[in-house]
Amino acid sequence: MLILASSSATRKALLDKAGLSFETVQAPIDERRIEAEAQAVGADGRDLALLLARAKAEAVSRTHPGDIVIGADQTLALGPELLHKPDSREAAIRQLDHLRGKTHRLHAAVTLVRDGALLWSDVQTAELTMRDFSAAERDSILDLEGDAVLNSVGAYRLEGPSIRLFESVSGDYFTILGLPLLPLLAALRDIAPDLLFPE
Ligand SMILES: Nc1nc2c(ncn2[C@H]2C[C@H](O)[C@@H](COP(=O)(O)OP(=O)(O)OP(=O)(O)O)O2)c(=O)[nH]1
Repeated sequence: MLILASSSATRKALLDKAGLSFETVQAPIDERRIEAEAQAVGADGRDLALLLARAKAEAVSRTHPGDIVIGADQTLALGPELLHKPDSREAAIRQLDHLRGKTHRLHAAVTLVRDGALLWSDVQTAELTMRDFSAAERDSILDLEGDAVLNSVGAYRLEGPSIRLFESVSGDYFTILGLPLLPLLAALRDIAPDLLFPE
């Protein structure tokens, strides 16, 4: 069985649309504690995404012997600063105003773990530049997006009306949504083709 160790509806949708059959299991880890420990020893956004993706997959692997577990994590870096998912519309407003007119990076990591052993990992980075949008534009986009942006690290959804807030985007679409899908599919074809093309 293929397990996605993520509560992300976006990641689940991407694998569903790719036609994969899998179960989703939320990883019982304390992301903020792992983040604090990693940053204390100088980890950057890219390192942290990989660390968290691996921790999620390893944690779920412990309770699913023999299964291949996909771990994933995405960090948003504005220079050295790491931003996180907003927990309210007010936090989303602050987040978007913080990103306005600047370029930030999204680091999306993905891992495959079986019986606690790391089989494969990858980290992809995208670079996104936001327009110097007005507060009125920002609020009308948030009205259109609704609570969906609360599940997104950048308080936006590239595939939604939020696209109107961007000046330029450089990087893989799936990486931006939070799951480097093409490298993952290549790894699954290599490691467990039967899970992709069940007989
Ligand atoms: N639909 C959509 N989601 C996005 C976009 N950018 C980022 N995200 C989502 C993907 C992930 O669900 C979330 C990144 O946060 P995390 O990597 O911590 O995952 P999350 O907390 O959602 O679930 P998990 O920790 O894996 O259980 O942001 C976007 O442009 N569109």
